[in-house]
Amino acid sequence: MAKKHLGNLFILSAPSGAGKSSLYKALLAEDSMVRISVSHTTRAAREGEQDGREYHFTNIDHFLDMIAEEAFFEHAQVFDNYYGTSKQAIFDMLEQGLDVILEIDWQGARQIREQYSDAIGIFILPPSIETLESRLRGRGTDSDEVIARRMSKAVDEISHYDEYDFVIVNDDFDDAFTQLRTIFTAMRSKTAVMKEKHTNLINDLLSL
Ligand SMILES: Nc1nc2c(ncn2[C@@H]2O[C@H](COP(=O)(O)OP(=O)(O)O)[C@@H](O)[C@H]2O)c(=O)[nH]1
Ligand SMILES: Nc1ncnc2c1ncn2[C@@H]1O[C@H](COP(=O)(O)OP(=O)(O)O)[C@@H](O)[C@H]1O
Repeated sequence: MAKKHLGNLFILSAPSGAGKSSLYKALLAEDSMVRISVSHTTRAAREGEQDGREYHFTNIDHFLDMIAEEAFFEHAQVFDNYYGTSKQAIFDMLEQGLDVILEIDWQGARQIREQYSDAIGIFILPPSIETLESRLRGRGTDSDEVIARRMSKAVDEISHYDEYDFVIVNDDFDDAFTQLRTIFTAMRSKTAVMKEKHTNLINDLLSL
């Protein structure tokens, strides 16, 4: 990569219903230095979702064209749909010093780590399987059949938790959010990041 990336790249994964969207939305609302990467997906929009906000909703032919053009940083099939992260927008934001969150599954997380070893992985766990199911039902967006499939996929997703740098149990929302915010704050003080951000200060101090 030619340019230096001042922002951090975060990967946020969790089984559906664990609360990752609620957590990252709370962070975006209070931290102007954080952005979410908007993925492409072939799944249908849910009520209340807007094209370009939650996802770029697209059809399978266009998605396959984007794969062929190597437009994706990573892509994966989750349930019966394709999901992918396009490259350019992310690198532009990192170069501007913004922290970028990728809300992707474990398959995508592996592809990102292979290409970008500085990516910081955070896995959100539900406090129990029963709570996970009741949160999915409470969200009211999925049929019984879809919920049953999400629950069977949940165990598969959770089995990859130890491939991540941090794990947060989302039981009490405020506690989980505090942990998430603390990780973001701490990562901004990494020596490599500070070295780039405060080059002039460090040069001044060393020239005494
Ligand atoms: N690999 C990959 N996974 C994604 C991407 N976008 C979303 N996902 C994952 O796809 C799964 C289903 O997402 P979605 O249909 O929005 O349902 P949700 O988990 O209930 O929000 C989740 O595990 C997401 O993390 C992406 O760009 N790449
Ligand atoms: N700590 C929590 N306590 C209670 N309900 C929660 C908590 N975190 C999230 N929820 C609720 O659970 C449901 C699923 O959360 P959501 O953020 O959509 O999960 P995900 O993005 O991981 O699929 C939503 O209705 C959300 O309001």
